[in-house]
Amino acid sequence: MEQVKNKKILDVQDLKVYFYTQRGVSKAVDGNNFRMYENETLAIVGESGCGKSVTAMSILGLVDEPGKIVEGSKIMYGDTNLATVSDDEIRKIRGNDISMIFQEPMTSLNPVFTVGRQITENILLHEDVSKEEANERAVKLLEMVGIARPEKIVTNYPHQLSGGMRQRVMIAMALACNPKLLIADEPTTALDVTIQAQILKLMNDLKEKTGTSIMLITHDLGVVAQMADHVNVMYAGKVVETAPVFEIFKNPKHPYTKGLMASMPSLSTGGERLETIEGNVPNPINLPEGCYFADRCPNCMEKCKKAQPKDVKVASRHHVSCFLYENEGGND
Ligand SMILES: Nc1ncnc2c1ncn2[C@@H]1O[C@H](COP(=O)(O)OP(=O)(O)OP(=O)(O)O)[C@@H](O)[C@H]1O
Repeated sequence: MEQVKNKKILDVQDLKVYFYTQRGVSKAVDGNNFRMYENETLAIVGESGCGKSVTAMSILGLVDEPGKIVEGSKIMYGDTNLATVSDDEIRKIRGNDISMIFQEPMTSLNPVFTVGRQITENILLHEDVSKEEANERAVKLLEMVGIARPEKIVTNYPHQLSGGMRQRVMIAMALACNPKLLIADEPTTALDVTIQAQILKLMNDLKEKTGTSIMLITHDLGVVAQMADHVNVMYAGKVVETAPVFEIFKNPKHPYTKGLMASMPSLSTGGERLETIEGNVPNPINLPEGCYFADRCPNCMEKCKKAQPKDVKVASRHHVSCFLYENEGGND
């Protein structure tokens, strides 16, 4: 089935983010390529330490010392390369065009200001509207994210709210300026299952209503199945497979993707023993010469240990970097 393409909103080309540590150069993200489209949710999956969060932080201009976006990296948002814009410019884009929700709401909520003040300040920072109008918008936003008695809640401080309410407030804040792109890094991991379902539904509804693109970073393939249109599988700083969500589940290609599928608890049926991928993600300071997955791969061949596989197109919008497929498809 051919997916209808929406308008492209982000085009990431050869993104490299390195951390220059005392122990050496840690290649946290090392040559990422992907695109995002309007009204689509892109899930980024992969084991811990594969560079998912660093990818997100680089889009928001939040990579701090000793980290650096390496020269030549492109994060094209329209005609703007977010990898090279000034701090002033990225500040205008962040919270306005592109905003982020984190796993832990207290990372982005300020404990000493009321919820209302935090939302209105974000609006006033980016838009030329009166305080009254910003206040009205704050109440409406809280209502939109499913908070009852929003007029009361705007006067509350974050600590007076439950975890689920704080998460909703953070989403309201992130949506205050109608972002074109919402980045959600494990947004529901810390919440109980019922609240998690509500928050995910909320994000889905908002995408349908406003056309916002969502980048969803998650460990949970159940969440991926429910939310994503497209999936990037990351391994050791690279996207090793990218495909529409139904392709990833029905027709995974990369041995790593297959391994993830077999090891994710949310896909298992009660009590069955899960397979795990033996071994560990390689140290990003000391990456091997060949395919980074070679020493854990059940299909490893001689050449996998000597060279890096190239990206191969195996179907529409389905690409994989693995020597098993080097004679298939094209590489556009
Ligand atoms: N400040 C830092 N200094 C040095 N290395 C860092 C720093 N921040 C991240 N890294 C390294 O970058 C790599 C990628 O980390 P990242 O947080 O993006 O992984 P992740 O896939 O999001 O993992 P998780 O699922 O656990 O959040 C890791 O090897 C990590 O050690």
